[in-house]
Parts: sequence; structure tokens; C-alpha cells
Amino acid sequence: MSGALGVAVLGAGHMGADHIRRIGGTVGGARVVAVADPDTARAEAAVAGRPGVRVHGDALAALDAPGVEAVLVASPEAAHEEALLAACARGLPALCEKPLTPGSASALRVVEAEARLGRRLIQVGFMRRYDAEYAALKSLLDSGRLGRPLMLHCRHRNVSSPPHFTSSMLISSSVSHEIDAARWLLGQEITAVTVLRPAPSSGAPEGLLDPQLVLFETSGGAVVDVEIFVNCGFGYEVRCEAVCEHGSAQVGDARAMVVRSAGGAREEVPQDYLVRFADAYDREVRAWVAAARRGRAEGPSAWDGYAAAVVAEAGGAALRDGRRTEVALERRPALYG
Ligand SMILES: NC(=O)c1ccc[n+]([C@@H]2O[C@H](COP(=O)([O-])OP(=O)(O)OC[C@H]3O[C@@H](n4cnc5c(N)ncnc54)[C@H](O)[C@@H]3O)[C@@H](O)[C@H]2O)c1
Ligand SMILES: O[C@H]1[C@H](O)[C@@H](O)[C@H](O)[C@@H](O)[C@H]1O
Repeated sequence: MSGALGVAVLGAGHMGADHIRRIGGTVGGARVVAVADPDTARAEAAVAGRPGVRVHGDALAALDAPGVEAVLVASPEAAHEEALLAACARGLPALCEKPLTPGSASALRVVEAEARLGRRLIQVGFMRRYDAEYAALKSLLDSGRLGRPLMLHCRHRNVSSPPHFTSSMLISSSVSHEIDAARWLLGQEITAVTVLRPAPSSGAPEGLLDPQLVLFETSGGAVVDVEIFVNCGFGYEVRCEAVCEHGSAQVGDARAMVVRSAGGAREEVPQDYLVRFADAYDREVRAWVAAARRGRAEGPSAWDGYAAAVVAEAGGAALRDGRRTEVALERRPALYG
């Protein structure tokens, strides 16, 4: 391909608008040619100053717009399955924001559609894999210098949660990042989930079980603990410490700024993911564009999205029942190695 990749962006909310800004900005080799959002005023605002971008109220109409060669799915999770099946039917490479779909049955339908094509078209937006700190941790663990990983201690805090957030979404939407990161960092599957529920924070909306402590067991005998606290009120914090047989390594603090003034020192905490993971989103979309220009997809796969959905569902059951819940994946299609 010689010209810029023509991208349709579905959903012009927080993530969609941010991705629209980066395509043709920090990310070259692509241009937005169509945007779909039922809230067309929001879509118009997101493409202001970009003449020639077509705005649609309907996602499928955007996929069929002239010049569309790839699709970036940033609509709410309930709309992902339809968009991805339509992308597969049209042979369009897709970058889909996490989670792949809201549940494992729909995620499996997407995996099966892609497997039937016999080539990868879908990349899931697990951007931690493109974060410089996480990538360094992955290289260190893969090098074997610290020996076998025994545990991952993870913390994931948001200032506040969106109004539609439910207690199980703390796992399926937020902890989905740690589920993918743990599988990727360790190269192991998650085999069981237990969820502990401290008394909810007074800062959490009525009825929301926030925070939670989510424990994963893995196929290699490691244990992963995740503190998820989505209404912590003070900042966006994501940390991960790997404890191995010969040492430990922690990531997550490189973007904190220490401000010294008036006889004191103060660490400034980012307020949201768009700031904390700005570079990671850039690298993620750059990698997606490069692969899509070759008509394919790399990085986190639909299978990774499916595996995360199965683990999150087990997490939802563990949260409800207060019991350790085992995880069972379907057989992995050959396409995913
Ligand atoms: N990777 C990350 O760190 C990250 C961060 C935030 C959100 N997300 C994910 O991104 C997705 C979008 O989240 P958001 O925070 O931008 O939501 P949002 O509510 O801010 O925006 C979603 C937009 O999609 C539109 N929409 C609704 N149905 C649609 C459809 N069928 N087709 C096209 N557009 C449709 C809505 O009108 C809205 O403007 C979700 O899957 C979410 O989990 C990922
Ligand atoms: O959708 C968002 C997004 O995935 C963020 O990266 C995560 O920190 C939030 O908890 C989640 O609600």
C-alpha cells in the first residue's frame, strides 16, 4: 500500500476522539475517512477541522463508506461483536478497544469468525503491552535473569468510575488489563479466580463493590493479586511488581513527576489513562496501522480477548459466590498458535 490507510472509527467518545486525534497526528501512515456514532454531534465535534471525513449515525454504514480499509472500534463493549463480525465479513483489519465483547460466548463467536477466515484481522486494545515500562518488565522476565516468576502484585486505581459501572465490571472492564498483562508477562494461562471484597469505600457509588482484591492462580503455579479500586478519588495509578526466585522488579511509577516547592516535595499523580498511557496508545495504534497496511493484524489477538472474557466471567462468579472459581477455555484454534 502506498497511500495512507483509510480508517473508519466507530464511537467518538473518550477513546474514539483520542484515537481520531492520534491518527494523522502522532501516528502517521493512516487517515480517518469515516466516523460513526449515534450521537452524530459528538462525531462532528471529534472531526472538526478535518474536511472530508464522513460522519454516520450507523456503524455499518461507516464500514461501507468510500476509502475505508480498516476499522478502529471504540464504541461501548455491547456494540463490539456486531462491528467485528462485519469487519471480518468485509476483510477489514480491526483494532478493537477492550474488552473484546461483554462475555465469553460472544467473544468465542468473534474468534470463530476470524478462525474461519484463516488469517488474523483483529487486534485487541490491551495497550499495556505497548507501554515502555511493561515492555521492559516483559523483556526482563523473558531473559530469565530473575529466575522463575512466583507472584505478580498489581494495583489498578481510577479517580472515579463511569455511571454505568457495575461490581462485575471492575473485573470485566478494568481488571481485564491485568488479566491480559499477567497472561502475556508470564506466558501462562489463568486457571482459577478468587475475589475478596473489603467493605466498600464511602467514595464509591451506592451498591458498587469497590474496591476488590482479585486473586488469580496460573498454569505455571504463580499467583497474581490485583487491587482494583475505581473510585479512589485521588489519581490514576497502575503498578505491577513481579517477584521472582532471584529478585523482584516493579513498574508503574516512571510517569510520576516530583514537584519541589515551598519547602516540600510533592509527587503528581496522573488523573486518567489518557495521560498515563498516552505513549502506549500511540505505539499500539502505530503497530496496528503498520500491520493493517499489510492486510493483517498482530499484537493481542481475538483469542487473548476471549481468554480475558472467560477469566473475567469466572471472576464475576467468584465475586457473587465468594468462592474460588476455576477457569476453562475452549480449544485454541490453530490460527492463534
Ligand atoms: N484501553 C483503555 O484504556 C480504555 C479506556 C477507556 C475506555 N476503553 C474502552 O473503549 C470503549 C469505549 O469507551 P469510552 O470510554 O470511549 O466510551 P464513551 O461512552 O465515552 O464513548 C462511546 C461512544 O460510542 C457511541 N456509540 C454507542 N453505540 C455505538 C455504536 N453501535 N456504534 C458506534 N458508536 C456507538 C456513543 O454514543 C459514545 O459517543 C469501551 O470498550 C471501553 O471499555 C478503553
Ligand atoms: O475502560 C477503562 C479503561 O480500560 C482503563 O484503562 C481502566 O483503567 C479503567 O478501569 C476502565 O474503566
